[in-house]
Amino acid sequence: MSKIYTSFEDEKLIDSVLQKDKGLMCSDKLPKWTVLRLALAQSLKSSAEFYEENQDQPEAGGKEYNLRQVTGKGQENDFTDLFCTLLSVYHRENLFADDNRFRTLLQKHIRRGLRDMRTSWKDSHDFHEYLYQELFTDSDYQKSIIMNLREKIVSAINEIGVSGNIEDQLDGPRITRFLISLSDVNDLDRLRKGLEKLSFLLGLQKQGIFLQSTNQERVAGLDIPRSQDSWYQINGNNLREWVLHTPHNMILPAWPGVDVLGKPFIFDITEAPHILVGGTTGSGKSICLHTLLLSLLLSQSSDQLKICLIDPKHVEFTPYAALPHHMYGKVITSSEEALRILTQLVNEMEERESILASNKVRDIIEGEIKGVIELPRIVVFVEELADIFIQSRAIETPLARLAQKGRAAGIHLILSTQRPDAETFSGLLRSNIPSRIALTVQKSSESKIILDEVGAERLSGKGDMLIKISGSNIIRVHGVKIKQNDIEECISKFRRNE
Ligand SMILES: Nc1ncnc2c1ncn2[C@@H]1O[C@H](COP(=O)(O)OP(=O)(O)OP(=O)(O)O)[C@@H](O)[C@H]1O
Repeated sequence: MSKIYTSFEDEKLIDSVLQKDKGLMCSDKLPKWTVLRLALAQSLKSSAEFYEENQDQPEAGGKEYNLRQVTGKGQENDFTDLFCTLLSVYHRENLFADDNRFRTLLQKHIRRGLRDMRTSWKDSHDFHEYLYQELFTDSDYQKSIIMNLREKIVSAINEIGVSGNIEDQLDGPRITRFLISLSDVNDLDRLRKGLEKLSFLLGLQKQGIFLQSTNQERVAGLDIPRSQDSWYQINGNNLREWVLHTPHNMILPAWPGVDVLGKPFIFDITEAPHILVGGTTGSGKSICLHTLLLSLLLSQSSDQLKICLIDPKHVEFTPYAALPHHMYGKVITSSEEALRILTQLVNEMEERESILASNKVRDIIEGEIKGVIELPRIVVFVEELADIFIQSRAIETPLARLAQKGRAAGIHLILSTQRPDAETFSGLLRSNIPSRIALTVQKSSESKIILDEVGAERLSGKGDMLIKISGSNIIRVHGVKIKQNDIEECISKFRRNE
């Protein structure tokens, strides 16, 4: 009989989605295949490339579903023809003529959708909101929404005592920048002071309006967040495209996303040279780390780049386990191992320092220019610093040493935390980690801890971030939404090249 197979991990996800108090939050238990249908919708919406990997057999801990349950064949709500039509269109094949091919593709889409859900949704996050974002954003309501917004803005700025006209508007992926010409120079101050009131008048809740200076006389820019159904998402395809155009002078290029007007933003991690990524739970820290990591993996060979992935959550970095880039062969998940490998890294740094000294060069870059040193760069990613510190405070010592002196030796740290407080981001680390990425935080005091400035409390969540790279101005970036497929595609390239 025709079957659809799931894995153990898929089944865990399905159970989470069907919980009463989380996921779909249905009072009556829905059949499990409801989630398979949602997974099909999720996969059909995905813009990632479709891989025809073989998952066509039972798996330990997984489950078998009858095809009839999933399609509803012969029942009151029979979706067989609908599913067959959708898949025929998606694959440009006539699947009505080949039952077996239809079942195989249905199976693959369902597994792909389940995998996407498993990696992008956590049961601490609102499932309805997650699905809404996945399935219904990017639709083309933008124009009508913006027309309404223009009228509202004019009346709102009048209410705060500013008499300005909207000169023009520039649409970005999530915000629209309204260019307001001000006749009275004091209106600029009124606007700045009135931003919170403007947000309130426009019903933006916690999301804030950002005031931007422009290069036009007497014109100020108001960056106003649009509702989520008008966002367009920046995805893995965008990242892959940008990487192809990386400027040659970049050593460790990172492409976290686009600026508010949609222009890709790039920085060189060697110039950072260490970064703290902070934000509340669900703000997009993990996806931001994946984006930074994929930016590097897509542009660096395993001879040029070594990575240390420290992941006390045991989930985020697991997919990278098979990469050839690991400095110590694997993803580190325990605090004991983390302490050991960070101490080893301090030794590596000191060995590199002696090599630099014996070659009479200041740092690895000068050594490369002079052609006397050829060493891979090492980038250390720590997922949830606060958790690691709870398990072992001793880890702070090697981290601080690496932060103090790692740059010259080509060692860089990228640390993330959802608890941006003075205890986690202490004085010594703080003063030696000059670059910061703040995703949405709860309070302005947290924004100050990460960025030394307020503002991150007014971001719109989901990968919206303020980035301060050592010595540069803060820039607002909307992050790339990396999905499991993007990670797998990147890793499979290394497998193919091995
Ligand atoms: N760049 C982005 N574009 C659109 N949505 C995003 C983006 N980044 C994150 N999201 C959404 O936000 C959700 C949470 O992201 P993520 O898991 O990275 O947050 P987090 O800060 O690591 O959360 P936690 O601290 O709970 O692990 C994602 O599942 C996704 O739906």
